[in-house]
Amino acid sequence: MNKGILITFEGPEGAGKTTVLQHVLPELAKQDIDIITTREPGGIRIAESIREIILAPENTAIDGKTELLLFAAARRQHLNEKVLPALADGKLVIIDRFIDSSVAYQGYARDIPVSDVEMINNFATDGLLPDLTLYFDVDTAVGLARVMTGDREVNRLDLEAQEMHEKVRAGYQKIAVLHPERIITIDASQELDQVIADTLLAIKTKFPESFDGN
Ligand SMILES: Nc1ncnc2c1ncn2[C@@H]1O[C@H](COP(=O)(O)OP(=O)(O)OP(=O)(O)O)[C@@H](O)[C@H]1O
Ligand SMILES: Cc1cn([C@H]2C[C@H](O)[C@@H](COP(=O)(O)O)O2)c(=O)[nH]c1=O
Repeated sequence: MNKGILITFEGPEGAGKTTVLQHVLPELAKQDIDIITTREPGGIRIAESIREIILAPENTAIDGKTELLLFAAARRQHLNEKVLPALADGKLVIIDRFIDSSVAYQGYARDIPVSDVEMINNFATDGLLPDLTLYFDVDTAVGLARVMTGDREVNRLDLEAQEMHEKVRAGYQKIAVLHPERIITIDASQELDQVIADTLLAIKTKFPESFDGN
């Protein structure tokens, strides 16, 4: 039985998820609540190893279904080893990417039927859904330009055609419309300070009992 809170950050390449997460963390930590942050694929040794295989630029032979299964395998192990124990301890867990990444990238962008992506993920997660998902929406050209000029390594998926990135964004926008009870869209094209402020407001508004408005 989960007592904690699960929040996921989602969005196309360069939307600012990782940067915003680093900035909101100290603010959230001012409250009397234990927080852990983690990422997918990765977050634990085994899943980080799977990440290396999936994202290595030379691994162009990986097909869409293999990619889907590798992300799902990393997800299950990460949940079992890290996320579920933290939730059981009553912690707030924030994951940089989760199931909606698979639906947007492997489903809408790679053209694997979304129902298949959902079925594989349901199997991998035993149906676990986030309490809140923040979708960071940004024009794909803006996001990719940020990635290319930033200091993080460029991976195999960054190098996909612009058309695929457009499908990813359109996919996320559909997912957000389909799940308004869970997903809040943040305009990630704004100045970073405004994106951070919107993110904090969304979290504090959704969980007023955990954040007393400070
Ligand atoms: N609102 C913003 N305005 C301008 N630059 C930004 C903004 N948000 C993030 N950046 C910059 O964009 C780059 C990419 O940000 P970040 O790595 O946080 O994105 P991301 O969503 O985690 O990307 P990915 O999922 O592709 O790894 C970084 O150099 C970061 O400083
Ligand atoms: C979880 C997950 C991720 N992806 C993609 C999205 C990105 O291109 C990379 C992860 O890189 P990041 O710098 O950590 O954002 O993997 C995916 O296609 N499907 C997934 O389920």
